[in-house]
Amino acid sequence: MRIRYRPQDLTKLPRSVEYRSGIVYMINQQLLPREFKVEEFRTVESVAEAIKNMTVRGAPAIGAAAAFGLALYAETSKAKTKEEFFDGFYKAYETLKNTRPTAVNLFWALNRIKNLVEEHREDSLDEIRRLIVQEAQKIADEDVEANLRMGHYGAEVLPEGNVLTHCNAGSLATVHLGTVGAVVRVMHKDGTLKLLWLDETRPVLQGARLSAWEYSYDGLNVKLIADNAAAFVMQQGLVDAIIVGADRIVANGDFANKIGTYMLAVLAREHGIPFFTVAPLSTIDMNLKSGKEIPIEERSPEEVLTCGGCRIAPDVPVYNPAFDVTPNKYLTGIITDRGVVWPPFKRNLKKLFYSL
Ligand SMILES: CSC[C@@H](O)[C@@H](O)C(=O)COP(=O)(O)O
Repeated sequence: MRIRYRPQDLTKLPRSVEYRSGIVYMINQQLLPREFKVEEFRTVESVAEAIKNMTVRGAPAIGAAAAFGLALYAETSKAKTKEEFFDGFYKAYETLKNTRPTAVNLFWALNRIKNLVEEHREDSLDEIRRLIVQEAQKIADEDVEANLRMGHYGAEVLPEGNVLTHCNAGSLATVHLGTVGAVVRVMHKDGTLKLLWLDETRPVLQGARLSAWEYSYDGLNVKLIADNAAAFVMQQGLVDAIIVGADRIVANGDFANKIGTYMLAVLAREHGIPFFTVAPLSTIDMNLKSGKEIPIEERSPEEVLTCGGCRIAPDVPVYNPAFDVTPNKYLTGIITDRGVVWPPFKRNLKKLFYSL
């Protein structure tokens, strides 16, 4: 695979999560598409709250936001002794960890910094602060690089034509470019993407609010559908491939992604449509053997009982899982930043990890 485009060739959007001198900057994804606003976060608690309430969302974006939360702690902590600093560091780590349970990128990013800090326990406090900030920036920069690579790998294997996606795995869901976002942007540049179908993705409407906004902003040819129109569109022969992001891919290739993904995978099989997921290695959790072990977040009933702030249902009991698990048998391939993994996934994911 040869990298043919730079990030600035593929999107006009800025990074969705950034950090400078004790301040985390994030695009407020709750306000889109009505308002585009970059907000400042100056405390660990406010970063954690932004992850919880989905001001920032998408697996790699929340990983980077959490890493920057630790950088913010490192640069603003008033601790005079190492002991005090470490106490505060572990508190910050726990606060950021207890936000959303499904996307493994969050834990991956936090543990990467925690492990580094523990390796450097004997260094000076100033050096430890510097290392934390540097590592958080590295996590963010590596995410952009990984997306660029996945974009090029994905464009090599997706067929020319109409592509359908679910939720938002675009630039907003990552530091920049997106996972799905990078693939469809490279295809758009190459002229192989004819039309991008977007599921609206109830109940939080990431497809309607965020994907429709960011892809049309970059000039891609998009068409929005209600979630329950997907089967009919496939039956009409209007979808050549489906590509979705992932919040956690486990050792056998089962993966968790936005609720509704599993439904699309089953439909893809029925209609003979190739079905891909795309994610960086930071989304792959080799510690879990099967998708049954993935913790699935349940969110507030309010998300289902309302739409755009309006009450749309009477006060009845609600079940609101934020993610579902797609069994590996429905997957055509897993596009990673190290290449495309084909079945059998258990063997080939293991090979990919051990070859690193
Ligand atoms: C590149 S983002 C991949 C996934 O995180 C994405 O598809 C998704 O399910 C996002 O869920 P969300 O609940 O909006 O954080």
